[in-house]
Amino acid sequence: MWTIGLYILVAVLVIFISQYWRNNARYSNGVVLPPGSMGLPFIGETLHLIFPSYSLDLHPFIKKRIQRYGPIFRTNLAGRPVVISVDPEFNNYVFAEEGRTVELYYMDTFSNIFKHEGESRTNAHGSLHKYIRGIFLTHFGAQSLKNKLIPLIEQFVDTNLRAWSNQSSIEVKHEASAMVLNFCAKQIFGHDPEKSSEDLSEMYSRILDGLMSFPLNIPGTAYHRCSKSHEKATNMLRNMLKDKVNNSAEQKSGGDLVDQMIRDMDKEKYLSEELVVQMLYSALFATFESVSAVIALAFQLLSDHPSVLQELTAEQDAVFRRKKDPNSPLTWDDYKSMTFTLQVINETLRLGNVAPGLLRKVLKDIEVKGKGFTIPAGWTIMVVTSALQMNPDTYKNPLEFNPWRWKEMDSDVISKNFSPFGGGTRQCAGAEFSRAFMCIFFHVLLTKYRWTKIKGATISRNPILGFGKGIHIRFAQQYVN
Ligand code: HEM
Repeated sequence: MWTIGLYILVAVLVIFISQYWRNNARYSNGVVLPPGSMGLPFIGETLHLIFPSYSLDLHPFIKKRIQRYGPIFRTNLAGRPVVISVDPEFNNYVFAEEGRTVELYYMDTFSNIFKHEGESRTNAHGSLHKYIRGIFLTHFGAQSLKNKLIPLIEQFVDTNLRAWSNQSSIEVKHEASAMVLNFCAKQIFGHDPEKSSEDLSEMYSRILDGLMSFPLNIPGTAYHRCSKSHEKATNMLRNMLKDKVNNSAEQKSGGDLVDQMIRDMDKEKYLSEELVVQMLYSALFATFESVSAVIALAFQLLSDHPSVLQELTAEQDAVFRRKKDPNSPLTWDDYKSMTFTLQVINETLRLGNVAPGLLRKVLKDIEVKGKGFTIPAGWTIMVVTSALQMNPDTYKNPLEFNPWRWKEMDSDVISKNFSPFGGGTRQCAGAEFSRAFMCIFFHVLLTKYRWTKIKGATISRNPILGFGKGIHIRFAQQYVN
């Protein structure tokens, strides 16, 4: 009996090993591949990457492989051949190649949720990308901040902080996500959470949970809930767009981002209603997770570093005292004078590394200069810019939270070694807005409220930054005589 068992075991092993070799041969297609391992059949090395690490450092999956294979290595994630690069020169090359040999891509789980195929694909390069980028910069860029957004952000943050201070404590990451999403949704399509029957923030929260789960679409799974919320959110956006299209005939200028898109639909033929819906859906996602993660991490770091909090508070008090009228709104010049606050934000962005890998799909074989290997068409490249942000040659004691380090740093060194908002033509269109939002948030918080940490978070990376059971903070209004 045991010999039959042994035969079965050997047969399974032979199938397993031959499949493994076939996999690697299939991947290479006659070219020399970057060094690395494709891991196990089907799952590749996925489990190593999503295994949480409890440090702000670069994920051990990437760190170990850099030591073993160098700055560009191959792997298999979720059944897809992937090349991971921490090589700054090659990363810049990849950014510059957008639309030629590579294009924006988010793994299969993401691609099903963010439309990356067909006519309403949102990752297209060329005039559509230019248009989407332009309209975002018009509504969220420096000029818009100067002309109207700064006092609106100040008021919105104050309203949220007042509501938070009416509760015994709040989980800051969750509430900050809703705050930023609701503010941006208001600018994008006039969303009013008080009047809406749908909780946009809850929908995006479920979508995010599902994206980080196994893509098994059966009732009860996180992925199923994510798909349902995706459907709900896109339906809500479709209905909103239909209402606006029906009511916007007489509006010739002004309004929100969607009003402008509706006016542009006549001259920009690629702007179908479905594309606008998919674009809005992805844009809201960009606003949901990013700023809130940095704000949440800042609370954790500030509560552990009282000297930083002290200098930050002093700077915000000085900004407040410089105002001629204490009730006058903040201005662009006030925001630009918050030097130390911006250093705290840079340091939190550096350590938080909230976009740990930017993905591109290879459209044509790429021969990597001076390395003797080729990345075949169809593969995915994961550009990891954050390795530079942990380089001890540039950032002494890189794991230390030290905002003062930015005082002495040369702008040229910063531009080459700090890119939390990505690079090239796809660099974040919300970067200035995000910095301004966070500065204004800390201004309102530190000049009008007090806060106490009730319970800190267990910070993790999988490789996305995680906050375990959250950061629980009690807020209270300051009463000034
Ligand atoms: C701390 C906050 C944020 C971080 C760290 C961040 C990071 C990034 C990164 C790394 C990219 C490039 C993605 C790639 O190359 O694959 C990106 C793109 C983008 N982000 Fe952000 N983002 C933040 C906040 C925001 C906000 C608040 C908005 C909207 C108001 C926004 C809008 C966009 C848009 C529209 C793009 C696409 C740009 C293009 O394709 O030309 N981001 N962001």
